Amino acid sequence: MLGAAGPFLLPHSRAPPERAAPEERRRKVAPLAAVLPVGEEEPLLRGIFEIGKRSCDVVLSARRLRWSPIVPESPAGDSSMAFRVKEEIIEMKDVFSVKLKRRRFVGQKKGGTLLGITIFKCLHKEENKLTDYAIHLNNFSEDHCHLWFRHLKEILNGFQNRPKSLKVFVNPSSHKREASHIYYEQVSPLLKLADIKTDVTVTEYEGHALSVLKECELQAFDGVVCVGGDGFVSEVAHGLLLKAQIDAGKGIDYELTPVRAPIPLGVIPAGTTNILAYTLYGIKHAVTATLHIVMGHIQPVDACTFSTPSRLLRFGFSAMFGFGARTLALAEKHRWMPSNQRKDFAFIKTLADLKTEKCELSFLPLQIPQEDSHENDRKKKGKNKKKGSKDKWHKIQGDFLNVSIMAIPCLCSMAPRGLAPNTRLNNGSMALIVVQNTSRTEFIKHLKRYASAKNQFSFPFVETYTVQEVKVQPRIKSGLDAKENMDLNATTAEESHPWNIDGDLVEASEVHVRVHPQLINLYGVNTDDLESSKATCNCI
Ligand SMILES: Nc1ncnc2c1ncn2[C@@H]1O[C@H](COP(=O)(O)OP(=O)(O)OP(=O)(O)O)[C@@H](O)[C@H]1O
Repeated sequence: MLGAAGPFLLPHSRAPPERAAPEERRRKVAPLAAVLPVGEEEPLLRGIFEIGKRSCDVVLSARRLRWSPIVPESPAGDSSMAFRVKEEIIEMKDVFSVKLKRRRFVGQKKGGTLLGITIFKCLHKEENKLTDYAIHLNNFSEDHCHLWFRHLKEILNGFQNRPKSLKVFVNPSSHKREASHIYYEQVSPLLKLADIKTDVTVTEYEGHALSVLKECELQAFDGVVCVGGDGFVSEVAHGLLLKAQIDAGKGIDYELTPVRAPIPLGVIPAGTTNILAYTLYGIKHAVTATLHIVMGHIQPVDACTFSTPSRLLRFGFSAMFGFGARTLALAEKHRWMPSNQRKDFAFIKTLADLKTEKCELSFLPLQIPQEDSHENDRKKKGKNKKKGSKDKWHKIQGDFLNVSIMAIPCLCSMAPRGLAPNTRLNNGSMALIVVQNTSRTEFIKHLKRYASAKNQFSFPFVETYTVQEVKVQPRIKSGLDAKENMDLNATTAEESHPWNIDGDLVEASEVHVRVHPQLINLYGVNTDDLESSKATCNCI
């Protein structure tokens, strides 16, 4: 084996020795100048390891680990072989852990014969999937391995975005109650491998995560992670942002100008719809989500405040009023049903009893150039739309089947391009999507388009706007005089309506939604950088 082959530290900018060491004279090792292309950064270490049963010449620099097999010198002195062997390269930014590899007996916890070093890298697989991959660098020498281990660790410690300590929330009641299993079987082993400390709360009731977060010392952690579905992510995101306001001494009122969340939020999908996980990772895959967290891939994301005229209701990313909210309310009433069955039942029943909501929508448009926007607001001349000047509030009154207000694209398996493909994760705007009254058949056609490549908004009864603020005031009757309207508002103000805020059911009447650009960092990547999902809809 290679136990005797010691490493050597390469002093900066020193030329490779003209005459190789005795052992190297017997082997054909590509000279350093050949290993490093012109302009390549300085090597930190160079040594010999056995990799994949071949002796390899290994070079470590701050950004890369590269190796090529050592080819024995041919008796005929043919040197061409040395240049035919393939060099392998690992980018250090893809490495998330390094361990000393030892042979141990069953039950042995410490000690054991040193076999070498194992390097764990994050591998990009098909369809946005990430997986972990181990590379074994074998060498029996303790000194050799410890030196390499120290250098590799030092490089990994230099990646500032990577968390060292996480506060984890697991909702054991999500979807088919698999969140705890997902966490302990798939997520926790990877966090341990990456030497990330965790403080885990398995929630016992709805609102448990929120109350823990309110009392939590966020400075003790580098990030918060939640394992569950969209409703749970929403609770944790709200808790994290609420705690940030409390810590900053902000009053939690209607006019709140919120401060940013101090640490990022990671989402491990274990729910039924998992919109945030699809939007951030392009896939529902716990290992992919964990590796984004471990690698410290950070994505600033816009968030909204949802308020009544007197108080802040919550922080969130998206909301639905009308069909989307009534479907959720019905599903929540049937919590005893299995989750998929409950959601299908609620969807079909709400569709069968299709109703409009009479309300007034006021919104403040955002004037930004939208190259690929599907907007049709400027083209349309709605009967009941009063247009103001460019930066004034606009108003629409009428009977609406559904109103969606979304600060993020909201990708999911039923809508691979997103429920709101015309917004971005952090462009400082929200998509307001208004579905006016229409026949059930036309409404179903519109819903079916979410699953296809066709534009779901190209119907005469659908209007979309790019906005920064929206006020939704339910039940404003047209044709009433000002006094009658005031009386009606007074009675309906107390009457609450279901709202679907990030998959969580909230009861409210008048709601004011404001977008706050890049208010929170989430672990993940920008949807625009992901491969498009191939998921299709099977619900209609
Ligand atoms: N231990 C618990 N028991 C009951 N409810 C809980 C518990 N912990 C959290 N919750 C609440 O359960 C609600 C739903 O959770 P979650 O979103 O994880 O599951 P889901 O509804 O199956 O998934 P999805 O929202 O993707 O459809 C959340 O509002 C959360 O606050």
